[in-house]
Amino acid sequence: MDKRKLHPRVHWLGAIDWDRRLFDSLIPLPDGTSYNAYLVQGNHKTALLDTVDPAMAHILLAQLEDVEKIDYLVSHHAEQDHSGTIPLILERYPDAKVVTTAKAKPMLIDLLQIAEDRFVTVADGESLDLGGLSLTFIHTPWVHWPETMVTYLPEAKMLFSCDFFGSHIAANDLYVIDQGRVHEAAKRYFAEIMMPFRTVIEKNITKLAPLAIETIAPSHGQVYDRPAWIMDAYRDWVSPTPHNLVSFPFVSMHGSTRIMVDHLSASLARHGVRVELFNLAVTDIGKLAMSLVDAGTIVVGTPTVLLGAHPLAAYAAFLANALKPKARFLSIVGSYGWGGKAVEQLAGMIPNLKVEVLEPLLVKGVPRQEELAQLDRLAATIAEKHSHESFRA
Ligand SMILES: Cc1cc2nc3c(=O)[nH]c(=O)nc-3n(C[C@H](O)[C@H](O)[C@H](O)COP(=O)(O)O)c2cc1C
Repeated sequence: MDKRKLHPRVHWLGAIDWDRRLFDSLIPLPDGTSYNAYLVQGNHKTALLDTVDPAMAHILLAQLEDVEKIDYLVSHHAEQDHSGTIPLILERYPDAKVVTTAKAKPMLIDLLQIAEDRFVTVADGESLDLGGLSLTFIHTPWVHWPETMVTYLPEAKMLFSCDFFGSHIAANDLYVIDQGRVHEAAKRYFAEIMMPFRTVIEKNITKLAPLAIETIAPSHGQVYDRPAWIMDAYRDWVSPTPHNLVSFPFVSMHGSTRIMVDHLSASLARHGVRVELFNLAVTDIGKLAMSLVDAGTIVVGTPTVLLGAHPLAAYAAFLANALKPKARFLSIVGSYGWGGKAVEQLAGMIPNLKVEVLEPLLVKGVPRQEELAQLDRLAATIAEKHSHESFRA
């Protein structure tokens, strides 16, 4: 892929990774991803904003073949998918300086062994004059690590947001064409990367509010030339108000827990509560994470296995605890054969969740009529709880 023009003096550079299916050895990428870098050429100085994953360094180096001079290499985020090619760029441009936050500098030294004298650190709000164009650096901690910042180019009303507003999509279209598709990919990205830091991200969104932004150029996925909708989506995702939705991860080995899951979800639907089911034996864990962005209640369905929860249910609980979703209520349902501590074990795994635990229900073997009626009462309780709160529809 060649360089692509975003503005007379700004180009997209980078690599499109159509084949990648897993990120951080954890996150499914159904649509691949891209690593975006940007070249900003002022009258006197040239800046390269971020690099690419080192596996694709050759693509960026080829795109830079006709660029004689880079003065500044702006590093928004020390993670290697953006920073990993910095050493090769510094080698090619021996006078280039790495421009980054004081927090990122030691991280880049640790991760990439860059010499200390190659750095210029920038304070929050500081600007660099490139001649006719200027870069203003805005510190945005925890989007996605503690050292992260974004860059604003006022002359083009352009925000280079790095992971902020990013999405894992491989596409030839430079700009967002299919808003629905990008909404889904950006939500998946938010769920897995940003959700645990949603309160600080809300503050960072507020921090960006005074800027006139006509274009958002992130480091993954497509460029937003009409960015209002993605900023609105982020405001919804970070807001503390959940939706009238139950997120229901479950596992069942022989079908008893599954009967309970189907009965409870049908009952919830009759009460007007939306339910999303995730069979943990086959689900894309990213879909579960996306559901947790909105859910007012989480219900976990698990059989008892070796005296505890099924390992897949334990994994879902561990993940939910790490992602810190905004859900207000939680319950556990499932089947057992003779005894165990599945409920106590799962309940002990979610100290980060600020939830009221609604009466769990474990049944011996296949659920009977009376136990199905108990699930109906649980559905009624959830519906009532959701109607009392200021939940979104
Ligand atoms: C590998 C395995 C381990 C089990 N360990 C326990 C146990 O420790 N305690 C218990 O009460 N039941 C145990 N059971 C029985 C199941 O919990 C029981 O059959 C339950 O009804 C299965 O629910 P399901 O049909 O949703 O898979 C075990 C079953 C299997 C297959």
